[in-house]
Amino acid sequence: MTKLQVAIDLLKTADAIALATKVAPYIDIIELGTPLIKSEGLSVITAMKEAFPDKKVFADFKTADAGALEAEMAFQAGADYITILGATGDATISGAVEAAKKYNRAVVVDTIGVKDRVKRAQEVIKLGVEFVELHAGLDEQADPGYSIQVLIDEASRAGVPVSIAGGVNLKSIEAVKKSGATVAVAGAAIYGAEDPAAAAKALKEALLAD
Ligand SMILES: O=C(CO)[C@H](O)[C@H](O)COP(=O)(O)O
Repeated sequence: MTKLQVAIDLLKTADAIALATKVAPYIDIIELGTPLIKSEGLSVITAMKEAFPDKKVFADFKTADAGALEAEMAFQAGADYITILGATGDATISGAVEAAKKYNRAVVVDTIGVKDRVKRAQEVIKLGVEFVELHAGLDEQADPGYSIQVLIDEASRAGVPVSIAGGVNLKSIEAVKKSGATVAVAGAAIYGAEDPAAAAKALKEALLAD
């Protein structure tokens, strides 16, 4: 079953926890967005894990160097997952994977900015990462003509565990599920909704439907 991950691209810990409180019943993974971590520091990770010990907390570091060190920082703060950029070298990813083994946590590779996302996903999965995020970031999504269908097609042919991030919403969730993605990541479709709990519930129900 495809899991649901909420990407919290807010800037304050209190706002992030308030949102997570509303949507937690429908969510498997709580992602702390890169701007949130830059704004609040590692303390937001600790606060979220303490508030939701039964949820997986995903620290979207988008690390480009010093993978082992940054992974240790994230895991010590309470993160279950850290993202490392797929565009970086294998040594950075492997360093983070070694740290993940030590803490019994996991590494996700984010393919933002990678030209051939499927090829890189197939390469980095061999390094021991848990899954690979097929990701069109907020700037790429703003390009005229952007369609999440590109990511959905890539997920269908990747042959390795992937998540899809970049415009997941109620319109696309069915196709995301059918692509075989391990995780569907929804940010604006939840935190930007008038009723985030209803939005998360609808996405979860779509993933659970036959
Ligand atoms: O990591 C991110 C940006 O770098 C976003 O959280 C991710 O792209 C989800 O975005 P959306 O709001 O389109 O669901």
